[in-house]
Amino acid sequence: MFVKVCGVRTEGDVATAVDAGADAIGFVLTDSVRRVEPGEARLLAAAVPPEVLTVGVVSGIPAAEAARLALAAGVAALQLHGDYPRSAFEELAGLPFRLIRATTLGADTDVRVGAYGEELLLLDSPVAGSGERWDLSLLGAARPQGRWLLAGGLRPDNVAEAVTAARPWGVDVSSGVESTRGVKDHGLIRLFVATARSAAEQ
Ligand SMILES: O=C(O)c1ccccc1NCC(=O)[C@H](O)[C@H](O)COP(=O)(O)O
Repeated sequence: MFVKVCGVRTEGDVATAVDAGADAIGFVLTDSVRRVEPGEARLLAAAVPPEVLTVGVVSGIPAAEAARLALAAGVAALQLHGDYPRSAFEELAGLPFRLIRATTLGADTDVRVGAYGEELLLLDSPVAGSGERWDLSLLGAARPQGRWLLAGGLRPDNVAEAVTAARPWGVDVSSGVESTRGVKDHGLIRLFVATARSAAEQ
C-alpha cells in the first residue's frame, strides 16, 4: 500500500511523514490555504530521503507554468488536477519529473492508468483538498488496474473501510490528517499511515 501525505508545509510535517513511513509527500504549489512557494518547497524537499517521492501539486494552470513551478521546487513528480488534456501530458513528457494525473470519476473519465502518459492516476473528489468523500460504489467495473491512488476525504477512521471497498494501489490524504484547515496534525499523520498499511494487509 503506497501512502501519500499531501499539503505538507513545515519541516515538522515533513519529518513526521517520513518517520511515519509515507511513500510520497505533496507540496501544493498553486492557489490554496496549503500553498507553499516553490523555494520553500525546494528547502522542504531537500530534507526528504530519496526513496520518498516528492510531489508538486498544481491545479488549473497552464502546463508550461506547472512545469516551471515543479522545476523551481525541485520535486520528483508533478500532480496535475483539473481538465488537462492528453496534449498537456505530452508537452510535459521528457521533463525531469514523473507525472501524476488527478481526476474525478465521471462518465467520460478515462481511468486506465497511463492513458495520458502518466505514471500514477489519482481518483479524487470533485474539489481537491476539500476533505469531501465521494461514492466509491461508482467505481464498479470502472475500477482502474495498476498504480492508482484513492483520495478524497480519507481519514484514519475511514481509510480501512475505503481500502477494503476500492482496493486501490495506494491512498492519498490531506484534510484528514489536519487539526484545522491547512495545519497538519502529526499524530493523525502517524495514525493514518499505520492504519492504511494494516488495512492493506487484511
Ligand atoms: O490541498 C489543496 O488545497 C489542493 C489545492 C489544489 C489542488 C490540489 C490540492 N490538494 C490535493 C490533495 O490534497 C489530495 O491530493 C487530495 O485532493 C485529497 O485531499 P483531501 O480530500 O483533503 O484528503
